[in-house]
Amino acid sequence: MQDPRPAPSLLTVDDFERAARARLSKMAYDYYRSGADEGRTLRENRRAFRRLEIHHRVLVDVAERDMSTTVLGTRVPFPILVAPTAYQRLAHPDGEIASSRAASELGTIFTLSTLSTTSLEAVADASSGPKWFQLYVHKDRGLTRALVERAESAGYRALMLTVDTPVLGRRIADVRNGFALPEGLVMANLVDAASAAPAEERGSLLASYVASRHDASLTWRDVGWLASLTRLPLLLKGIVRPDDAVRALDAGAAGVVVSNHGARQLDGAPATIEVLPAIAEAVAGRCLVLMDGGIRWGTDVLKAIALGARAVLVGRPVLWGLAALGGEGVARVLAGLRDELSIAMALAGCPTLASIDRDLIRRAQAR
Ligand SMILES: Cc1cc2nc3c(=O)[nH]c(=O)nc-3n(C[C@H](O)[C@H](O)[C@H](O)COP(=O)(O)O)c2cc1C
Ligand SMILES: CCCCC(=O)C(=O)O
Repeated sequence: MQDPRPAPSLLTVDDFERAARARLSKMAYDYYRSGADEGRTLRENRRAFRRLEIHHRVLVDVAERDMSTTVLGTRVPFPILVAPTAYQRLAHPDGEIASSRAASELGTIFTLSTLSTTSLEAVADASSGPKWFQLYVHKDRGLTRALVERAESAGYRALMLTVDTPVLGRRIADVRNGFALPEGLVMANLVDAASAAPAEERGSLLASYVASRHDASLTWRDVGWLASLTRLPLLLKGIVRPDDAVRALDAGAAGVVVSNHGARQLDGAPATIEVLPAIAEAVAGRCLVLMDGGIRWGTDVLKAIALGARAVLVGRPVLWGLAALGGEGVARVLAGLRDELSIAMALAGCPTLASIDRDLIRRAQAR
């Protein structure tokens, strides 16, 4: 039995990472933690936040703070959403059920990965909060269409098409570890629930799965095809260029997620907080702008809001919470970031998200 009492040693996202590391197998921890190649972009996603200073305003009435916002018509109490991450039952036996329930409990949006280890229907049944579905387009367009239809009928409110993964980035530790799903875990959306997955599929490396099943020939034309399949709003995730963001808008997307996939795809891609301002400027309020990558503190959320994001998503922090304490850990990680944001807003002189303006943020002078 896990001790449900809050352990005061678990206060920050980094505390949860340490606790998660102690509980996870090396293979699982390496899979969650890794970036691609030498990890340059992985380091930059966090360093870039550290380079930004918050030039706070004083003597503003911040006795009441309102952190709520609306994303694609859904009201959320604070601007921190759950990013799609694959294979959550590798972190904890309760996996996606626990993390989606934690998000529901806090009133925020949970995004389920195509590569979840719990079926999208089971997650929809288990938690009542707002949910989005992340989509990978497979060569098998029938399968892709079926995923879209299933997500729609299970009540997911948006589709998040990931556009930065034509092939899998090379995560060196995963290659060395021969990363594979352990016996008993399956890609639950991709197997007929009634029959077991073919043995070679269950045991395959993620990289070979992507190479054989994902459609690396996907182009902007296919975005139109996808939009025609569904009445759900479409978000394109993995955008780091203003021109691509404008193209997404022209292709009918309701929004973009400024993301480098948590630095797991192209090493050398820019830190997302660096490219966010130009993207927000290019779309100029014509579509939703979200961002993810390297958010570990409430002050990081404030910086992202100041530089043009409506809300942010967090990937690894949720996995660390899940691995450390199951659903309780996810709730504590999300609530911790929310509470840090509330303090940061008070100290910066910002009673509402709308008052978090770009002028608050300056790049630290190089020393
Ligand atoms: C272990 C892991 C698995 C992921 N799986 C997916 C996925 O299935 N689909 C997807 O679009 N993004 C996936 N991502 C990327 C996240 O959605 C998100 O972009 C990234 O984690 C944000 O960076 P952060 O971890 O620094 O918060 C994954 C990230 C991690 C760390
Ligand atoms: C096709 C990749 C699935 C998982 C993933 O996105 C990741 O490990 O980063």
